[in-house]
Amino acid sequence: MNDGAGFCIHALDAGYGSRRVLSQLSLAPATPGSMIGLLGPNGAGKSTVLRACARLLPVQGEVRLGSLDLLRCPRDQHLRHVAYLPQVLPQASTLRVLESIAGALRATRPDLRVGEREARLQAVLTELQLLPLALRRLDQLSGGQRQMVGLAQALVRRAPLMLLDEPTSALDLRWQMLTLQALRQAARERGAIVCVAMHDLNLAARHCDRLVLLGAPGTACLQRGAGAVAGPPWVACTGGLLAEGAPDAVLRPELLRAAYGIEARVERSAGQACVVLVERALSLPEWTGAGVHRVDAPSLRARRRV
Ligand SMILES: Nc1ncnc2c1ncn2[C@@H]1O[C@H](COP(=O)(O)OP(=O)(O)OP(=O)(O)O)[C@@H](O)[C@H]1O
Repeated sequence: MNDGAGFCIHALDAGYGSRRVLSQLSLAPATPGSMIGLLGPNGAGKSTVLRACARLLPVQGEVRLGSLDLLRCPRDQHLRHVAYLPQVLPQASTLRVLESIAGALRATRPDLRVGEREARLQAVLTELQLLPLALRRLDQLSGGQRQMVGLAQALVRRAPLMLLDEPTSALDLRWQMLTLQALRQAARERGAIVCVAMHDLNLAARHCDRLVLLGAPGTACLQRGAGAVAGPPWVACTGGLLAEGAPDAVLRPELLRAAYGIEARVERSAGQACVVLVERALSLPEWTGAGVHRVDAPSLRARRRV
C-alpha cells in the first residue's frame, strides 16, 4: 500500500482565528515503517499539528506523503492515505461496536469488496482483543473501551499514514501495550508511518523511532537554532519545536526542564530504553524566567470590561 513515500511537514502555519499556534514548523521527513512520537506539554500544539495534517484546520505550508500533497489533494485521496484518530472518544451512540468499525471502513474505503472489508474487521477485532465487545452498544462501554473502538476504526483502514492523538490516554496498562504493539506492527508489516501524540514519555521512548518535542508557547525554551535537530548547543527561543531525533537525544533533563517545567532524571532500562524519572515540578519563575506572560489584576479587569 505504501509506495515508499516519506511524510514531510514543511513551514506549517496553523492556529485558531487570530491565535497562531504553529509558526513555520518543519520536521525531518519520516520514512515508511517508522513511528514518531509527538511530545510536549498541554497546549504546546500537538493536536494542532495532527488536525492540520488531517485538514481540519485552515493552514499554510506543506504536508506531503511522498509525491502526494496532503493539504490540496482531492478528499477521497486524503481519506485513503490518512487515518486520523482525534483526542475525543467515539460518541456514545446506540451503535454496536462491530457496526461502528464497519461503518468507519465503509465510509472511508467504499472501493473495497465486502469480503476484504469482513477480513479486515475480523483481523482488527482479533488484534486488539475486542471480540468480547463486538456486539455491545457504544453507549454501554467504559471510556477506555470506547477509546479502543476509536483505535480499531482508525487501524481497520490500513492507511499508509496514521495520525493518532493520545490514543492511550484512557487505557489500562495491558491495553496501552496492545495499542502500541498494534501501531508498531502496522509500521513494520505494512510500512505505515505512525505519528502519535503522547504524554507518557517512557512509552514513547520504548516504542517510537523518533521523537518530536514541542515547547509551550510563551515560555523560554532551548533550541539548537535553525533546524532544531536534537543536541547542543542550545539557544533561547519561545515555544514551537524544541528538539527532534532519537529518544535518547530528545529525552534529556535540560530539554524536559524547558518543555515541561520539571526536574527529571533520565536512566536506562535493562533493555537500554530511556526511562524518565520526574523529581519535581518547577515553580513558574524557575521554569519560565523572564519569558512568562504575566497577566496582572488591572489588565485582567480591563479585558473583562471590553
Ligand atoms: N478550538 C480552539 N480555539 C482556540 N484556541 C485553541 C483551540 N484549540 C486549541 N487551542 C489553543 O491552541 C493551543 C494548542 O492546543 P493543542 O490542543 O494543539 O495543544 P496540545 O499540545 O494538543 O495540548 P494537550 O496536551 O493539552 O492536548 C493551545 O494554546 C490551545 O489553547
